[in-house]
Amino acid sequence: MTWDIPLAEFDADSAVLIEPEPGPTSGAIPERAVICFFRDVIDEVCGDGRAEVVATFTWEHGTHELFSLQVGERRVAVFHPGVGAPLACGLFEEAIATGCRTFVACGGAGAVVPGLALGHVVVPDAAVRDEGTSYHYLPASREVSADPAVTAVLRAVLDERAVPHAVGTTWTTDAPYRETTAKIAARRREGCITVEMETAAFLAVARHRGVTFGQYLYAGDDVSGETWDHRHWHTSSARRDLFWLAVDAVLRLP
Ligand SMILES: O=P(O)(O)O[C@H]1O[C@H](CO)[C@@H](O)[C@H]1O
Ligand SMILES: O=c1cc[nH]c(=O)[nH]1
Repeated sequence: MTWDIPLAEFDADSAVLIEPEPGPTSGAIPERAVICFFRDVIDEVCGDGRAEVVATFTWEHGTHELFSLQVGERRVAVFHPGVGAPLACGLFEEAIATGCRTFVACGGAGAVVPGLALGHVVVPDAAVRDEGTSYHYLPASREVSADPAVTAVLRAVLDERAVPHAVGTTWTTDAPYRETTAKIAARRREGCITVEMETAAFLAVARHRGVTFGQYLYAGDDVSGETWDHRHWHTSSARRDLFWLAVDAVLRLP
């Protein structure tokens, strides 16, 4: 079956009118960046002058600071990508335009399979493209895969610290309030272990721009059962741990 839908009209050839521009900068831009979905962790680690603001990205809802965080002898950029693939990728594009080249994202996800305890770490090695943004960066396909070399580094960081983790496909959706029981079951059958809203699009942008990208997720809420189990996932201490794992990994990537 072929559907005549606009998202299938990938255009690799003609020019774009709007190129992402660097945000106004006020210091050296670290080449390595952590994209952190946890505002509470960013505030704790970078807030009140604990990290330098070196660029600012402005969208209609407000600003996103690009922090430069001192980690030992090195510096890592940190920014919050908002929520949802369009905004997250708009900010990803601007961070690339500003000078960052190597990225590790850390975020939460719903557990699609039973047995993923709250806080369990997941390394997505592929994502089902059930969102729209990735179709503007790569020709239509069902999945996009992560770079295996990047996934290997992310796993090595976890292995060295004896952090139990799962590796697998994540389902990237645009519509968390349309995760129906039938769709959840179908995605589980096709191999998805988590659901979130940005990974497929991040992978597509990274491939299009030729930058290095990997992601850590933690199992948050549980959508594997008959009813939704919230599990108070936004308060999990896994978030802070995941951030520091992402810092470690981004500094390890070649
Ligand atoms: O906890 P984060 O990483 O924001 O992840 C998930 O939660 C948000 C939706 O509630 C989306 O961003 C989705 O990817
Ligand atoms: O997109 C998301 C994120 C977390 N949990 C879900 O069920 N969906």
